[in-house]
Amino acid sequence: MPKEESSKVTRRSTRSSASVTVENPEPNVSHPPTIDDLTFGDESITLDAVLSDFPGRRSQIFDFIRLMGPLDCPTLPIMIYGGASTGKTSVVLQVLRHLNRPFVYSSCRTCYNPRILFESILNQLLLHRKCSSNGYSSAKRCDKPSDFVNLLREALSNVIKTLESASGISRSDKPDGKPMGKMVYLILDNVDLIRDWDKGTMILQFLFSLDSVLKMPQLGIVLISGLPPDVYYSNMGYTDPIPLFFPAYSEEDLRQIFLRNQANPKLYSAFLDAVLRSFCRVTRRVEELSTTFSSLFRKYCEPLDDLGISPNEDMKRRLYSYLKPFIAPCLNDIFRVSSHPHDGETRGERRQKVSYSSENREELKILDFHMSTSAKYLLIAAFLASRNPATLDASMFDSTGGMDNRRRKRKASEKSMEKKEIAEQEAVMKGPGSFPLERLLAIFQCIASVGDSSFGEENQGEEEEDPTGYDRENNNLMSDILLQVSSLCDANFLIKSGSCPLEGSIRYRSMVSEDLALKVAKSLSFPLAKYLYRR
Ligand SMILES: Nc1ncnc2c1ncn2[C@@H]1O[C@H](COP(=O)(O)OP(=O)(O)OP(=O)(O)O)[C@@H](O)[C@H]1O
Repeated sequence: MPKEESSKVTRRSTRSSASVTVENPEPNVSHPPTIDDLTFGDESITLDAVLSDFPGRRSQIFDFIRLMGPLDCPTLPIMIYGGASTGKTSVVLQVLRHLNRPFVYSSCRTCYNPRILFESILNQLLLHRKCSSNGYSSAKRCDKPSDFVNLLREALSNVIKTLESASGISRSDKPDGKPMGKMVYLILDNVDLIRDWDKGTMILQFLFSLDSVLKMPQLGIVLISGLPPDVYYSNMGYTDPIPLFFPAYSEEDLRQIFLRNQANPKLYSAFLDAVLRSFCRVTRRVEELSTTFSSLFRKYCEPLDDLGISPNEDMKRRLYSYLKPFIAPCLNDIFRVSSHPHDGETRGERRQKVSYSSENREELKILDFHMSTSAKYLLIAAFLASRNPATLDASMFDSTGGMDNRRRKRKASEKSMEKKEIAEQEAVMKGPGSFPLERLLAIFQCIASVGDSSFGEENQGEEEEDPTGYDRENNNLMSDILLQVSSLCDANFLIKSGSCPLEGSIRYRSMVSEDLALKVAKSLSFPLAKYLYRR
């Protein structure tokens, strides 16, 4: 492989290398970077390859390609969001590689203050690499947003000019290469971490308004976030980015992810049968599982002479008995890693982890030991408010708090298939919805009134005439309900989603998974599944 190509591979093949492109310690001075270095160059990848590289991300890949639009088509800013290790970064980079679009990538994890972030973006656009000959300095010194806007505009204009002149020339060295187009994309990863920076709110507002401030349609902006878009919602008059949600993987998705590229899929599948379910209960983060599974799989194979075998049932049992003693310690390790933040992590990362690793035992432990019955109902009410369309509340809950199944069914059957598909797509793009406090309270009152005797359990035996204890507790509940809501926010089961410009009131969003909500409902003997609107 020629030197220039090999430097491109290191440069673009991983997120971290992409983020430190220009920080490469000793770049090859005889091959100064060119405009081609803003793409993956010749390492194009087909759509089929992207799809098969990322099981469980088919619809997100198609949605992202659609949002990026055809070559040279201006796009509104996009926000990709979802929990840790849901493939946000990898999918974005691989789609850009597939489309052969020029981009600069900076992560707010490695670029941990405004100056480093601004300079990293500018260095990439100015095709500048830090090295010993330039004293490892950046192309421009810049820590103020106002300076950044000016420098960015200038750097972008030059890149775009070069792209425009390059697009007219048919380059004989790349007969089959896809055209790069005349646009450049700015990918900002881990933007949620900016919330913890000094003056973070101001920097976030600045970045969110960058598109409207610059007014350069040749720049596409993609923000990647571990938190949903409306936690940033600030009512400042800029256009909100188009959200694209990356949900947590299901067990089946994880099976497909880990089965990829296995030399002996039958053997590995037997291994996954033995471990996947237990580990999924602790974490669904691909990175964590991948490290543990590779060491466990080595153990699993130890008794085998031939790694090419298709194990029969008897062999599977024997391999499982051999592996069994190693599973529990690994589960404990992964549980410890999942529930305790790593050293040096910022508050933002911890918050994200608590919010999303909802299968995590720590969270269940908190629930089991510290959650009052009323808080559990509130958690379920929030979950329903985030998952069900508000327009269906009236048909979901009748005047006694119950649900009229017939009415719901008829409504669903009246919908045209097309409308249903659009609604489904929208729901996937948006992820859990946000809701005002009033709606949360209304649902809470309805479901609490149909719950079984669980409300009585906190004051058992005090007033015998009311078997459910609901009426008695209702007044107390309502009086401290705001306190409960704020406790759920502190525990990150609920997230404040900023205020709605029309209503002016704060909105909330439930961050618990369906599995967790079902477990909480089960502990109250509350029939949650009956209240969930299924599209
Ligand atoms: N669907 C998938 N198929 C194969 N590998 C995946 C998939 N999803 C994630 N991974 C792998 O998991 C790792 C983490 O993915 P990635 O960094 O893209 O996630 P992320 O959502 O950006 O995480 P974070 O929010 O922590 O930055 C990568 O090695 C990636 O290749």
